[in-house]
Amino acid sequence: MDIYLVGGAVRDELLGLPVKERDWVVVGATPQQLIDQGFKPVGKDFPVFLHPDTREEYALARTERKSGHGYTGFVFHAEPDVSLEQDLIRRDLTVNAMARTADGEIIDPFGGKRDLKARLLRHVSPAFTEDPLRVLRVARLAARYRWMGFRVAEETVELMTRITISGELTHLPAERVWKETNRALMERSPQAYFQTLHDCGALAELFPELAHLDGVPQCPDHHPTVDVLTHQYRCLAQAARQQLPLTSRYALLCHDLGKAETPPDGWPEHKGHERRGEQLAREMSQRLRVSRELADAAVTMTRWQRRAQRALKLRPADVWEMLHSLDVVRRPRRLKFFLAACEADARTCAADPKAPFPQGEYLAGVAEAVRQVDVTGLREAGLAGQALGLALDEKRLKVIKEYKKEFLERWQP
Ligand SMILES: Nc1ccn([C@@H]2O[C@H](COP(=O)(O)OP(=O)(O)OP(=O)(O)O)[C@@H](O)[C@H]2O)c(=O)n1
Repeated sequence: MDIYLVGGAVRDELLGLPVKERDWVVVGATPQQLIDQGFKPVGKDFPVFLHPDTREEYALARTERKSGHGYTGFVFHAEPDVSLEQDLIRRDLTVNAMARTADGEIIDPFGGKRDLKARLLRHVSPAFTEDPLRVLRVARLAARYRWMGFRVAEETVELMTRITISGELTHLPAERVWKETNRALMERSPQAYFQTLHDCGALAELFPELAHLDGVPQCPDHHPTVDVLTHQYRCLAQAARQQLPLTSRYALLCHDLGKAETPPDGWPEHKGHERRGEQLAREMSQRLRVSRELADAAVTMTRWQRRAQRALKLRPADVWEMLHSLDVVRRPRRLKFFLAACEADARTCAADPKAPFPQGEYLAGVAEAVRQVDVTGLREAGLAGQALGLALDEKRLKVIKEYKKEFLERWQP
């Protein structure tokens, strides 16, 4: 039997990038031979085995053909007579269809090295269409490698468009869509994922809420990018520059969805888009089956973003209404992720993306001050229930007022 390193590990080695995961392909072996050598079979659907020591994945060389809709509709042929080339030709991209022998020889039958040099993500063969998830994979890789100058080859965009038109994307299970999207959001250029999907029409299939933002104008005073979808892309790019966590990036992805439903006579102000957006954010989160934390962050961001941006001009009662709704006394993390997303949004709109964002420091400071308000004294004074709640709120408002005064004195624009 012959064993080769394949896929992303070869690609990243050749790009001089760190390799996180190694996949191997085994040619000329039967499953029993691998089991006899101590390999552990994993998964029902794929002829894949785990190495007894390294736990890395070893797959028998295979050909596959489609037998139904979506990701699970495959039939495999993984006999010892399947050659390395037959295995490589059914892979997604030329840059992923190279193999390396133990002594370092690169086997590259489909021009992977040439495409790495040309910075092109290009499909290997028409077999690309066998797995519609590849549309999302290509978009995710575009998000990962955009900074190096990679783009999707025109003929691959055409093929991805055909897959989209065929309706195959609608059969992808939500978990698969979210897994790719989750990873893409954490890449260096998350916006490139959505742009690539948009280029082949897949954005409208998978994320109609976002696609509907295309061409929707917004206030040029606050948004140098007048179109909401472009603003969306820039927010994601800014979130990546600030290395924000997934929760903040997802919140940003959803924060302006309501603007798609503004009737044209309400352009470009989009009054009340927050309310309309909450429902859309909820629907999108439900469809993608994201975690509760993410779904909650999306709604929070949609509802309170505008108020947070105006934080320094707000009355203490309005600040407290927002912070109370965010449950800041018990959930400091939630506020942190929310403020990080608000900061990225503000920087995206600002003429100077490095301009300070005092609203964030102010709201975080208010939350901390409010957390310090002591409830024991009030309890000892015999207060309970609603009366205790009212007295606490009164104390908190006083603390916010004092904090605001002190903050404004300290903060010099
Ligand atoms: N739908 C898929 C999934 C995977 N592959 C092939 O299997 C390899 C390994 O897949 P995976 O580990 O999922 O991705 P990587 O390319 O290694 O990328 P990443 O660094 O994101 O893991 C890919 O390089 C590609 O050759 C494919 O052709 N089609």
